[in-house]
Amino acid sequence: MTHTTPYILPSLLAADWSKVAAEVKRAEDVGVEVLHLDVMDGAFVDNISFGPQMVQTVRKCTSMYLDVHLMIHRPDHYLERFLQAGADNITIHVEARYDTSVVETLRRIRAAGKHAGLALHPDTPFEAAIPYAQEIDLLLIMTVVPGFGGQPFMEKETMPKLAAARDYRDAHGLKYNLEVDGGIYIHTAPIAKAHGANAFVCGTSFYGREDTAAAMAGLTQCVS
Ligand SMILES: O=C(CO)[C@@H](O)[C@H](O)COP(=O)(O)O
Ligand SMILES: [Fe+2]
Repeated sequence: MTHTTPYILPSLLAADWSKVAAEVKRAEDVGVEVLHLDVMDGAFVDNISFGPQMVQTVRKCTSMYLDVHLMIHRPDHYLERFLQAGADNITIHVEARYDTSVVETLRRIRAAGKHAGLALHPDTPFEAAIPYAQEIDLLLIMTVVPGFGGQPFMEKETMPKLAAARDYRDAHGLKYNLEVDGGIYIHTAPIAKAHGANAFVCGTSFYGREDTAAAMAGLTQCVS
């Protein structure tokens, strides 16, 4: 992923898990390049989704770039399993508990030849990411409280932070992608784009639609 290119990232959380392989193909068939996988541990967030085995299953079905969003405590403890499972980008939360540290975990991801992402909860200010700005390939600005799909976009709470993240990046000659996640639809994606986002996670607005070709076309057009 490059920060000057817009990407639509369907989130598998909103897919029909009774036919995961077909759902992955449904995205690939309409030109999706990057798939977003939400890992939730029931502790860092109030929901449980799936773990490395699902990432491995998806990896077997596709060569799409896999963007793995870890909403878990101790991401450093579980990191190796997600690397082995075939993730291309691994995003960790700055608010999570670590056995080691955020920076050590980001460095391990890059040392494995993968891309490293850092995520900020809506309540966490951009300043929390500054110490890691040189260590990341992607900054994920959560636009809903992490844990569930289908929630409304928190524009007022998150757009000033997204713009600050863009301005800081550009002022310092950095190149991290800016991803938004939660409540992204054709009416909210352009707002996020105007504030600096180039990667748009779309759960309900992609997998919730029967016509995913139309969904992809509409979402792509509104951020191009
Ligand atoms: O990380 C998360 C939720 O915590 C997301 O990736 C959701 O899966 C987005 O779903 P929609 O808001 O697009 O339905
Ligand atoms: Fe996510």
